[in-house]
Amino acid sequence: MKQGSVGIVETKNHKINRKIKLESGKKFGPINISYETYGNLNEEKTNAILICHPLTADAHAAGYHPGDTKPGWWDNMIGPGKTFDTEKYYIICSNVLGGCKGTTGPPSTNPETGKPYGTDFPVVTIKDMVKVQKKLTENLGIKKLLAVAGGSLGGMQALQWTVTYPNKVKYCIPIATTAKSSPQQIAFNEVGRRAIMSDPNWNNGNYYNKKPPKNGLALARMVGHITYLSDESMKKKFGRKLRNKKEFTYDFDINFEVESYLKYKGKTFVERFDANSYLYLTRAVDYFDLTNGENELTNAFKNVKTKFLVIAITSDWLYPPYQSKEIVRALEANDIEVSYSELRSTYGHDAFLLEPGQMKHLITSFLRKITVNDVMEETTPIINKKTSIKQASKTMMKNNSTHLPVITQNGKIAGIITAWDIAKAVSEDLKELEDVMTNNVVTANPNESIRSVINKIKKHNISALPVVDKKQKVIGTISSDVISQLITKDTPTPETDNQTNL
Ligand SMILES: CC(=O)SCCNC(=O)CCNC(=O)[C@H](O)C(C)(C)COP(=O)(O)OP(=O)(O)OC[C@H]1O[C@@H](n2cnc3c(N)ncnc32)[C@H](O)[C@@H]1OP(=O)(O)O
Ligand SMILES: N[C@@H](CCO)C(=O)O
Repeated sequence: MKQGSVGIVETKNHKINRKIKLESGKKFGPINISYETYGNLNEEKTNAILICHPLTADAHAAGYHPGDTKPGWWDNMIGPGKTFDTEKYYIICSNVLGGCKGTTGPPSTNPETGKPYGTDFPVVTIKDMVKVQKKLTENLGIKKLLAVAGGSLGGMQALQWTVTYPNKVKYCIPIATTAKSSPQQIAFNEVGRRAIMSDPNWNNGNYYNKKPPKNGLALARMVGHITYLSDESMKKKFGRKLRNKKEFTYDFDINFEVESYLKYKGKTFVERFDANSYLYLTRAVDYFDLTNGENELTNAFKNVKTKFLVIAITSDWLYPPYQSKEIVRALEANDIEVSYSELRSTYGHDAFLLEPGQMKHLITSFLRKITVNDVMEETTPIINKKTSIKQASKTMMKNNSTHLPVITQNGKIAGIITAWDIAKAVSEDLKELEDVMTNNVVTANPNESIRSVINKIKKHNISALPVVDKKQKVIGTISSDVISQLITKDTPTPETDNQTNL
């Protein structure tokens, strides 16, 4: 299938007016959440995927803002026919709490003072960020996310979702991340923060409407950016090439290409990021520890019900594959379904932004495992065989439904009644449900593949199927609308699996 762009997009806002309790114990609010969405939410609201962004990205993950020449930060992954296929899924991405791209953070105006919060902004954690995202998904009417995915800080948020809200996420894709920040990761963050705080313009965080600490922030990014690359990629990209000169200048001006590159990365970064936000977000990363200081990761996942694809990057020395493998082992120790894949790349940590081909292969193979259970409507109205036609029509109207599964006294599936059957009963003056309902009802089972259900729908020319468990009890319904959205022409029938367990 041809890959396309989501086109022109807009950043939207949702406001939480009440204060929320932060992990630190402080209460904080109001909070604005900036977010973007791509694709369409199906009627059952079962196809939503939340994308959590890495450290310095934002809600603008895909498409273009009017007048922009560059698309959102994960545009190579989100769009029609892409990994996160907007023809199938409803994609949400929001800026994190503490960020500087629309969601409330240190540069936002404190309503109590009318001035930017600066360092009056409370220290927030990844759990707090996820709490805020949960409020956004609730506001969008989503009871359960089909998936949550993200790299680096985004991966931490994805993991946190499954721990804090075990019943709210079906699939989780943490990429190039860890369940607990290591001393090395904290150390690099601290160097960045010290660079910012040593800049006299930082002024204890009170620099808004004054000169911002550009030098400190640029230095922080330069250090950070080195950790996102790899020895090999730097060798390939720059070697020992000199910048616009044939020989050393024997001073401390820029001699090497790599110096020039880092300087450029620092300079462009300060144009798009806030120094205080950098302090707060790196602090949230430092504090991230799903074990809550207990060291035993297995316990952290004991209530988790999500299925996982954990992706590590072979050349990532900042979040090395061993940290992903720790997550996998802890999940397996809890009998949680998990696949582990390594993305083979020399790019280093940032490879999750730079290898869309491999990412697509890994993630679409995983998402292809979606079954009826993942996307069915769980709150299906059901009627008893003895219900009158009038009552059945009332239930249909009340639930805005065109199909109602009919059950026996002992709760087993007995048939199905459609709006058409009701019309027939009225025109022929039939009073009993049993006179018009279909008895030989075609059903789906919760573990059935989407491909299998589409075949049934086509074969029987029907638009919705009751989903029944092993005891023939109705546990939901699945409609052709949901299914047709999840199946595209490119979806191969056999389900290949390139992912391994450790
Ligand atoms: C908003 C967000 O995007 S945040 C989420 C991810 N983004 C980031 O991490 C930061 C922003 N993005 C980047 O740094 C990069 O795009 C990456 C790391 C994601 C991808 O890297 P690449 O595609 O390999 O780009 P690369 O790191 O080579 O950077 C290219 C830029 O460096 C410049 N550059 C390359 N070599 C040199 C050099 N020797 N001296 C000066 N500048 C140089 C290029 O001119 C180019 O400039 P441009 O961005 O203005 O066009
Ligand atoms: N380079 C990316 C990933 C960092 O983990 C960012 O700046 O957000």
